Amino acid sequence: MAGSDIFRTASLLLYATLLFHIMLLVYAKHLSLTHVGMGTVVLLLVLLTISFIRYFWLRTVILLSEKFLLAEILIATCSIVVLAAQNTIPTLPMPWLIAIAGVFPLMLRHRIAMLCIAALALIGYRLNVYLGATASDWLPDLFATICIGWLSLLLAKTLNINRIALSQARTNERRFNAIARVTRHIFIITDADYQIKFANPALQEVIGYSYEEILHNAIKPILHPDDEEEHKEKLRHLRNTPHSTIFSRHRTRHKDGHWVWLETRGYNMLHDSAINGLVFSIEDITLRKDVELKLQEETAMLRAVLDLNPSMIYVKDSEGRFTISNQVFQRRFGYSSEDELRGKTVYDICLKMANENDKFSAREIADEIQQQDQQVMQTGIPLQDVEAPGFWHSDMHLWFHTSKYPLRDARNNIIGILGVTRDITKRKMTELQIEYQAMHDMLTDLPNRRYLVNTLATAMETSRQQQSSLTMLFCDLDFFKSVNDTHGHDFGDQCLLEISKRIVAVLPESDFVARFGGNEFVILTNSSLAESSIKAKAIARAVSERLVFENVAVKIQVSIGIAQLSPDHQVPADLIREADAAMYQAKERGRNRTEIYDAALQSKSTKHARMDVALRFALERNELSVAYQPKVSLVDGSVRGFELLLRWNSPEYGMISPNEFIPIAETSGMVVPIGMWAMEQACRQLAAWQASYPAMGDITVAVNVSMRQLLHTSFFTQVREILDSSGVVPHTIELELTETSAMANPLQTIENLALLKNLGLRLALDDFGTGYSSLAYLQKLPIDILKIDKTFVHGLGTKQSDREIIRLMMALAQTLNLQTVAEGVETIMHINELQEMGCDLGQGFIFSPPLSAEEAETLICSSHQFPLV
Ligand SMILES: Nc1nc2c(ncn2[C@@H]2O[C@H](COP(=O)(O)OP(=O)(O)OP(=O)(O)O)[C@@H](O)[C@H]2O)c(=O)[nH]1
Repeated sequence: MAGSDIFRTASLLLYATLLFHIMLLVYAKHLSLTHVGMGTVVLLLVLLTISFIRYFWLRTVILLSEKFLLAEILIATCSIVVLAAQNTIPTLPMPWLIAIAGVFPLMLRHRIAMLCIAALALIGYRLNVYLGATASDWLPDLFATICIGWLSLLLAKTLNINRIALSQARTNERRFNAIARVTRHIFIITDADYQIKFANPALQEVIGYSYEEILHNAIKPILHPDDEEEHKEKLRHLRNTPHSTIFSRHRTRHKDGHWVWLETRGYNMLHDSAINGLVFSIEDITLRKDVELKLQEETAMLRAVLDLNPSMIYVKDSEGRFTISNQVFQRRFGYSSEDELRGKTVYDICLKMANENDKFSAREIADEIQQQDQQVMQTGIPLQDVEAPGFWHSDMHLWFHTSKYPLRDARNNIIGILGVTRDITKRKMTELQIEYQAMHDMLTDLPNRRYLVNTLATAMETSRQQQSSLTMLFCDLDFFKSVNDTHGHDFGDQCLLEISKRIVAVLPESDFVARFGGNEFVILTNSSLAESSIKAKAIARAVSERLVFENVAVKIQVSIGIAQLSPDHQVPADLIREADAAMYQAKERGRNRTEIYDAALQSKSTKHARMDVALRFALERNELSVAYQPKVSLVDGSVRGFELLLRWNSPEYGMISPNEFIPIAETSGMVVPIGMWAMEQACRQLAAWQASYPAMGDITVAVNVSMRQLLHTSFFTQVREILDSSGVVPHTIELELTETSAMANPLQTIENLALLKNLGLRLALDDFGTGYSSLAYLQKLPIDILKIDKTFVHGLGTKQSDREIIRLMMALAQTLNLQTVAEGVETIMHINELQEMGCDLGQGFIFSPPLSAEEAETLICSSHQFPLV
């Protein structure tokens, strides 16, 4: 009971008994009260009413406020003092003052109560003295007042403490109940036999059974068979071990039948007298468990994805320590598990991988990798698609593709990096191979034209910066087509391969050799022009060495053009064009030689190019014509034959001599159809003459044949067809082949000439003396006629050496039993000298310039004889 409750009862009793006491006194002693005494009684009645109301209704509010209580104590004390002053009831006051001292301190604050007690004791003492009581009378009253008041104070204090404790306990209880009701955790207290003594409502929420159901129906929770044994063991341990705790995760069947995952914490509080039981806090973790399971599944799946991935995948924290890695990564660096690698740094790995043959030290490699990682972490920018070869000796031949991504936490702070590296060696090799193939020639493995152009662009720049010289040698094999035509393309390939090797072999490694096109090779060198000429000679020598494959021997020669980089050259094509022009010059000048580019050559080659185009249409536009230059017997001046000479009357360039246009036709290949046309003209004309003038005898017509024609696959067949269709006597047709071209590929020439010879044709070696005939080959050539070049004839009478040369030629011709024809006979002296040396025939302006067919026919029909003196 609280102090206020005691006070309410005590004050009611106080006033009631006080009034009852007054009424008894008045009734027993037949007293009558004065007006003041009556007023006092009324006042006491009011106080009684107030205490009555206070007792039943207004328990605390106004009536218990301290001011009111002080007023009330004052009124009550005054009433008693007034009543004591009534002559009729002087014995009244002291016990009631003591009662007041025992009632009001219950509700007053300590100090005020003490003051009131003191005041009441003093009032009592004064009243006793006033009423004439002796010290032995009032002293006990005084002590009683103080003692009762003091006890009341103590009682109030004790009651207050209890009240506070009680209220605290109630609050705690309410709080606990609130928590127990609100929480989703189950709280259970059981006795030592696991009988539930207390359970909060969460129990029903979680497992479907309420506390009451369990209690009344003696329901026991059903544990999952997989968890039962372990959980029960833990419970036993809890019960048998004072002060122990347990933690258990297990499944319990819900009232509905499904399993619920519970996480149980148990505390043994059997020793606690208030609780005397086992206390359990149980959490429903079904959802969490589901999430955990899902997470486990996902983690396992991710793990599988990581480990099955052929790339090396790893995660490093902000300090560069490996945290996650897949099996490919672990295997590569010799680790057997993720745990073994976890916490290691790239420095640890590099030290482990280090080998004495490595190009870089472990530290250098690790620094490099670390730097990359730092860059990604500091900038937050991923490093993507880096392709590089391996760092270590063991994997330098491998290529890797690496990407690194920054990893961020929930607050977007970078906390590490994710690295993905995959082996791209196969792809890279293919790419390199493709790149290599795009830049190299398949057959010879030399750099190709594209590679050359790229290299040339760089070399031009370097050469300009360093002011060093840059020279290009443009090599084109002579009459290579014939090699293909005769021996087949595969044979040609073997030749090209061998020649490419020879070229590379004679040049220093610093020179760049490329296969520019079919049978063209280009060399880039920093040599001067003079040095380049020496190199060209070496190349020509090496190329022209005999080539023997499968018992077939050929000799291939090369024409080389040289051009040097000059300030006029803007782009690679400029230098290439000039070297090419120089090479063409070499071709035109008889092949198997080297020419250095000069500016005049350029304009010539431009004209050459234009004429080349025009010449392609010359045949179909009938711009070509023929003339016949007589060959005269130096014995009797009779006409023994004609040399058919071509004329080109170009609407654009006017009359062009064969000396000018035949080399162009040679280069473009037009010489083949043009030559065949000339052959046809010769045969038909001669056949016509032979039919008209049977008496003309063996007068011949000679046609020039180029090497290109001779080597053409269908040449032989076409000649035979023309001979057949024209009906000409074959041995009256002579084919003239220049010495230079005959000797370009003598083995081949010998073979082809033999075939022609079999057709009955006569063969002549033209311009004899200008080339470098090998006597060994010369005697094997199936020729009938040797034509002495006009340069020697012109020297007759002026240059003794020319005379000697002709004499030697005559001797050679006699030895080989060949007819001799001197070209360019222009003076009587020439005739005399030639006659003296035994030359058979002469041809030149002293006899006749080239004639039209009609003019020639006149000579034939008149059996014309030219004067020889
Ligand atoms: N075997 C072989 N022949 C090739 C290859 N590339 C080009 N050729 C041949 O090389 C010949 C080149 O001929 P041209 O340069 O026009 O003429 P040429 O016969 O060499 O005569 P000139 O150059 O005028 O002295 C052609 O017959 C091509 O078919 C190749 O890779 N292999």
